[in-house]
Amino acid sequence: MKIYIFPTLEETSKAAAQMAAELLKRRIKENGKAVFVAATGASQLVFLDCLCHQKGIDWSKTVMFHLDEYIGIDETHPASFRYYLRKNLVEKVHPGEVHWIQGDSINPAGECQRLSEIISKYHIDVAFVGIGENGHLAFNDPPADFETSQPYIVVELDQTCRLQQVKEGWFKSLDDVPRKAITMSIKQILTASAIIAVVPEKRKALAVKKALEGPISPDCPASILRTHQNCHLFLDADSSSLLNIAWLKQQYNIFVANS
Ligand SMILES: N[C@@H]1[C@@H](O)[C@H](O)[C@@H](COP(=O)(O)O)O[C@@H]1O
Repeated sequence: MKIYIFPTLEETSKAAAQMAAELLKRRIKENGKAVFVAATGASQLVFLDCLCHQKGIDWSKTVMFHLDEYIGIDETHPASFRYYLRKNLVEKVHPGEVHWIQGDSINPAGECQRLSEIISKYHIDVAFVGIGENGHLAFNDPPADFETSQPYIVVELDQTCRLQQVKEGWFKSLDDVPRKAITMSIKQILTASAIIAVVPEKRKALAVKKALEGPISPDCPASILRTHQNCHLFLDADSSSLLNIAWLKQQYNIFVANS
């Protein structure tokens, strides 16, 4: 894992977007197309905006998969991840192919099966992910399933995660937040050739510390990123504020930008 620490959310997001653009362009040049996975959440907004402004990406040659989605709300609901990704990415750059998770399908298990069959025909070149305040990766809340080989799975959302969605303003009350979701599984995320994790903001500091300094465990799902050979974690001063940098420098390749 490589860790990059920039002073601000904007600088962190811009650096991550530049790396993302280079990866996509290189893959399109080598292979004629690039397959990527897109994440959502408040923490991804500036990154996605920077990504949309990167020059020279032939988006028509990209294939997008969707990381996670609530079960039971339709794509016009403002908290739906399809709504978010349409507004913040797809309507701006128009990827050549988009494979949405239909979270309002009447048969969520069947929807997982449908998507799992599609994604098994592709190799993910790069996955863009965030980390939740509870340490989740996509909607794999703790304790996450590190073992399943099914690419998309149905999961129960934990109370911390659901409360977080209310705090961020996506839903009015806890009762409005769905209890289940469809998520890309941990193993499937780890099949990506590269992972770019964008994790800015003070509210993520504890999850980041646990993910990097604690044990690799389903109790902190994002800790699994440390096992990936080509994972790039982008932090800002706030999200890295609790880290023991001197100790981490002995374990990882860390780049700290000057303010
Ligand atoms: N399930 C989504 C993830 O796909 C996202 O990467 C993460 C960070 O989101 P946020 O920035 O809103 O904390 O949690 C969200 O709830």
